Amino acid sequence: MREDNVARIGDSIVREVKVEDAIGMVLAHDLTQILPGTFKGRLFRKGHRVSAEDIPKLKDIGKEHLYAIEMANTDLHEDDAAFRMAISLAGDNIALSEPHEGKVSLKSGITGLAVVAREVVDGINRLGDIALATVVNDRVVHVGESLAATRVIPLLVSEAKVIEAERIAQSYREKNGLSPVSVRPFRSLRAGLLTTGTEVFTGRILDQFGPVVKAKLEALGSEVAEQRFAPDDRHTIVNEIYYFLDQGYDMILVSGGMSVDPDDRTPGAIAAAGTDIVSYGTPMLPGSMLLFGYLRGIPIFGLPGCVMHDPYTSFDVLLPRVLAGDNLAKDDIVALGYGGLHR
Ligand SMILES: Nc1nc2c(c(=O)[nH]1)N[C@H]1C(S)=C(S)[C@@H](COP(=O)(O)OP(=O)(O)OC[C@H]3O[C@@H](n4cnc5c(N)ncnc54)[C@H](O)[C@@H]3O)O[C@H]1N2
Ligand code: MOO
Repeated sequence: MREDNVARIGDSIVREVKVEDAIGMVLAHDLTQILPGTFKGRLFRKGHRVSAEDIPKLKDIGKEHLYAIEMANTDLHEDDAAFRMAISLAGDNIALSEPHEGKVSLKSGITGLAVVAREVVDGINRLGDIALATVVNDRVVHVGESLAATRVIPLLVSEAKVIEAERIAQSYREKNGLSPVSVRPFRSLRAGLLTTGTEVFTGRILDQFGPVVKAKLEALGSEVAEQRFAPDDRHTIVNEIYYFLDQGYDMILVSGGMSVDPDDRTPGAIAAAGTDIVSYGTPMLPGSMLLFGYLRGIPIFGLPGCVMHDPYTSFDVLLPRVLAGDNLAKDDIVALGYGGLHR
C-alpha cells in the first residue's frame, strides 16, 4: 500500500491513500453519491472493505483518495459524536435513527407537540464543528417525523466538544425537569360544535364547517361529539353554549359570525355566556378573527369563516396547544404575530 499525504484532523492522524492502492482497506466513513433529480444517499457504508470492483464506482463519485485513520483517543468519529449528542438531547416519545453519513435524526414516536428548547439548540450551535438543526417549538409532529438532527462538520471531532454539548443538554434537563427535544402527547377531548349562520340554519346553503372541524380534531385524536346549528341570534347562541356545558363536553367550538357585519353575533354571544376571553382577535393571517377563552374552565373557540376554507389558520396553531394541556394566556396569542403571516 503506497501512502502519500499525512495530515491531522483533531489529534488524529489521517493518511490519504489512492483508491487504486486501497483494495482491502476498510472505509472510515459513509460515502455519498448524488445523481441530481434521481438519487442522493449512501453508496458505500462506513466499515465496507474496498474491493477491486469498487474502484471505478469510487472514481465515478469523485474519489481519488480515501482516508486511513489513526484515531487519537481524545477524538470521536462523526457517527459516534452525532449519536452521543442525539442521546443527550432525546426525551419522551423520541426514537433515534442510526448514524447515516455522520447524521443522527431524532424522530417522533407519536402524533404530538414538539418540544424543542431554543436555548439548547443555540448553545450547541455556538460551539462550532457540530450542528444541530431542529423544527420549531410547539409544532405538530407525526409518527416517524424528524424533530431534530445532529451532525458533526469535520470527520473527527474533539470529544471535549461533545462533552460540552452533553453538558448544555444536561443542565437544561436539570433546570427544567424535561429533555431539550421531546414530544408531548395530545389529550383526547370531546367537543361540542355550534355552527351559526341563518343561511345554514334555514338550509339555504349546506354546512361546510362541520366536516372540516371534525377532520381537524380527529387527525389529533379528539372528536366532535355533537354538532348543533343556530341562526344569527345572540340568545339562541348563548343557550346552545349552555347546552354544551350541561353535556359536560371538554371543549366548545362556535363557528361563523366572527367578523364585522351586523349579523355577526358570535363574539357577543360568547362574551354574554360569561366567558373569560383571553383574546378576540389573533395576530395571525389567516385566522385573525379567531376568539379564544375559557368558560367555567372549558376552552372555547370562536372560529371565523377562514377555518372552513384555509388549510392552516390560527386554529391549527392553538388547537394542538389546548390538546397538549396548555393553559393559554394573552402572551401566547401575542407571540403568534411574529412569523404569523401565512397568506
Ligand atoms: N370588512 C371586513 N370584512 C371582513 C373582515 C374584516 O375584518 N372586515 N374579516 C374577514 C375575515 S378575516 C374572515 S375569516 C371573514 C369571515 O368571518 P365570519 O366568521 O364572520 O364568517 P361569516 O360572515 O359567518 O361567513 C363568511 C362566509 O362563509 C359562509 N359560511 C359561514 N358558515 C358556513 C358554514 N357552516 N357552511 C358553509 N358556509 C358558511 C357564509 O355564508 C359567508 O359566505 O370575514 C372577512 N371579512
Ligand atoms: O379570521 Mo380571517 O382569518 O384572518 O381569514
